[in-house]
Amino acid sequence: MRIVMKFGGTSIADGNNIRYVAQLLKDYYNSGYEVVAVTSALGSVTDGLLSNAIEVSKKGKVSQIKEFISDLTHKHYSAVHEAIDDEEIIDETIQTIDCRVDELEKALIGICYLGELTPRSIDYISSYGERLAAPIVSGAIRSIGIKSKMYTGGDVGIVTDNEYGSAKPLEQSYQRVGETLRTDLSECIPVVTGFIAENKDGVITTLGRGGSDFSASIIGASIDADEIWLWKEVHGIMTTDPKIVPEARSMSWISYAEAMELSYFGARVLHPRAIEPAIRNGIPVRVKNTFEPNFSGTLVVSEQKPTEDVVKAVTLIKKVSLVNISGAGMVGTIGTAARVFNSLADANVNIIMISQASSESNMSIVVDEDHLEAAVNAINSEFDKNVIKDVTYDNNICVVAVVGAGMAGIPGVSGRVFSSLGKDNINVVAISQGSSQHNISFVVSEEEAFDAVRVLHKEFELESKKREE
Ligand SMILES: Nc1ncnc2c1ncn2[C@@H]1O[C@H](COP(=O)(O)OP(=O)(O)O)[C@@H](O)[C@H]1O
Ligand SMILES: N[C@@H](CC(=O)OP(=O)(O)O)C(=O)O
Repeated sequence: MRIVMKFGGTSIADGNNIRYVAQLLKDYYNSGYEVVAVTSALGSVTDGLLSNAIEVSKKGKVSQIKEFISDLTHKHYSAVHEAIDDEEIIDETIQTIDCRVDELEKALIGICYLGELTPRSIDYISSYGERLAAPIVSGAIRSIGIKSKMYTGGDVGIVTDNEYGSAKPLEQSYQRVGETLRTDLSECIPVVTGFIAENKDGVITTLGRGGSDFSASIIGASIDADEIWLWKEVHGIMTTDPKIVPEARSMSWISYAEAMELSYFGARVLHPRAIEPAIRNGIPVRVKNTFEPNFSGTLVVSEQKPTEDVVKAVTLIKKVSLVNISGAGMVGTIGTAARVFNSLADANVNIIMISQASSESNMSIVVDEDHLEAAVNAINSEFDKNVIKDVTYDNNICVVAVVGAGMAGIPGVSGRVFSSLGKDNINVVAISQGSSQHNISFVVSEEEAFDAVRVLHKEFELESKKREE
């Protein structure tokens, strides 16, 4: 079988995990699998790179950069010595790390002196997590006797548009990646950095947070993989976040459509766009637990099998804000909604959820919390007071969603959702349901979000129902 195997930050959190992952890859390779490994950054490195870049761009000090670089170097040196035994490979990997860290330090000092951080420089800085991790993973594989070559996303042929921070692959990527990797597959285990790619000018871009899943899916579609495996710290895609409901159950299979709805509505276990390239070639995606590799995990497939499950899962989206727009002038004024959406689009604001009462006199919109200021400014500058009187917002909210294809056409699901929340005194601030009827999403306060997830997970008996095999 030809498999793309992606390992996220928690799976390669340190050198010992990397050693374990290298052995796992060797076992599959030696049992006859053709394998391409896709790696993320070591756990929390991307967060560290982003927070430091932002800090130094705001009157940072070079001494602060030196301290960050020293800690980052130490973390990766430790990982090298924990993951790799062969002295020659250790030296070679350390040299690669020194070179990359030196480049990174220069870039951070530049940002510090300029006092400016552009979307392009954010992508450049945040790319170093994967560019430091991949040489260690590849070195660990070689150290246990298996040939391995390391590529960045750009090297391997993933070419994107110029949407820094949420770049999309151009069509030519699929052929380029296939050509680059096809010969390697029979000779070694290629290791490719997830998350990062390059635009047509060779400038580094990133596919969005959690984007290594997307990288793996692009590569899988490019080499006609039999399956794409996403290795996680959990037992696959579960009926909700197990950190919220420990009784959450792993789903043995779900459809592409349900997986996309789940990831879009907050199941952080998958990047929202990760499934698209797999759908393009009808490639199954398997979400497995790195630390329990024999557990089958969740198979994400094209067909939507009939199921008695009305609701498949409950999801939660955090770090969002609610913008409330109201005004009597909105009633009957054709095109108000279009003007709202166009003004938000022009301000590059990502709309997560929309809710409008039939009175038309108000509309609620959920946006990423980082886009709140841009959203409020865009709407205020678009409308004068005789149409929209008030634009208010609430930062302390979350979006909860119940997701499942089994909901379509089944009356009473909404009633169960909101009566169970009501019984638990959970206040619903705004509601939205897509015409697909594959999800019902609503806004609750941050304080009540976890309880809302627990109440719904219990209401639809997700933890107790035997999952269909
Ligand atoms: N429905 C869900 N099923 C499984 N995990 C979920 C779900 N919703 C949220 N999560 C969270 O997503 C995380 C994904 O696992 P993780 O190993 O961190 O992935 P990665 O390393 O690729 O980022 C889990 O830690 C879990 O808490
Ligand atoms: N390292 C990047 C890309 C990624 O996908 O990471 P992870 O696989 O740990 O979610 C991030 O933190 O967003």
